[in-house]
Amino acid sequence: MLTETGATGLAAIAEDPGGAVIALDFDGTLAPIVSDPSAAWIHPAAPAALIRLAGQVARIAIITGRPPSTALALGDTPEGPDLIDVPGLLILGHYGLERWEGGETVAPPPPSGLDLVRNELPALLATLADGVKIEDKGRAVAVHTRNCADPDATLEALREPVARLAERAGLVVEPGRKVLELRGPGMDKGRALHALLAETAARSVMFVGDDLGDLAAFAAVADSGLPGVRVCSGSSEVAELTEVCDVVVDGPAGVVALLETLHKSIASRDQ
Ligand SMILES: O=P(O)(O)OC[C@H]1O[C@H](O[C@H]2O[C@H](CO)[C@@H](O)[C@H](O)[C@H]2O)[C@H](O)[C@@H](O)[C@@H]1O
Repeated sequence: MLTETGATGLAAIAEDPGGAVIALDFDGTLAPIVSDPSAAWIHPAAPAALIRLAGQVARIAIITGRPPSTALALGDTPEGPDLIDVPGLLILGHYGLERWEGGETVAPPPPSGLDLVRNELPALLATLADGVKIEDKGRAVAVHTRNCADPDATLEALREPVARLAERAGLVVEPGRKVLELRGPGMDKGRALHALLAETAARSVMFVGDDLGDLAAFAAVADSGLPGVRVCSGSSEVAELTEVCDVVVDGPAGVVALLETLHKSIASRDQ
């Protein structure tokens, strides 16, 4: 089901695509969720769908918790075009802290508190949980519980001690799908999207996400005052997003189908 707000947003994008920003999350939205974060891969049809839309809209952007270089590496497909082939692609990685565009990356230095986390986290996890995976992303460290015997209970058990460690390190905790991430403060996907809409002088916006970190971007769509559509890449893991989105699609395959439908809808108006 599509809300009235979402229908208005989609119509605005289709009628005036040159003013539209299409921003998407990566994991769970463009790439199916898998148990090993390093084994995630973009949906094979996603780059081609994004390439088709990139020729129609003002900007395609990926706003992700991943470093842009990782999103690009996981954006390769075996046969079709790759993520890096999307014309004018912008990747705002680390929740907007790291900007990649045209092969150039701009980012502040990594937070100094990460060294404390790297030193203390292994011992902390050893006393509290079995099967937890640490993902060091250079300017953030993620603690994954997906492969634990009870992922949700382990996540709950880790919440407080990880928050205490983050506080001592001057970091914030970003919760997500079976993950607690310790990262630098001062940025989130909402701020990143807000700035992107301003720099693009956007006249409409679509944001597609699947996780708690995407809620800020959904709020930015609503706060922008622009016609906009908030798309949830649905899963049984995150109920919160379905309550504040305009439409739910069926995971990355559903996202690709929606992008194709939008492309066709824009193309049919051009004829
Ligand atoms: O903002 P995103 O693009 O959605 O990135 C958020 C986190 O995604 C990754 O973790 C998630 O995907 C993994 C691979 O499917 C999965 O194993 C894990 O359980 C999910 O939480 C990534 O590993 C994190 O670094 C990102 O912050």
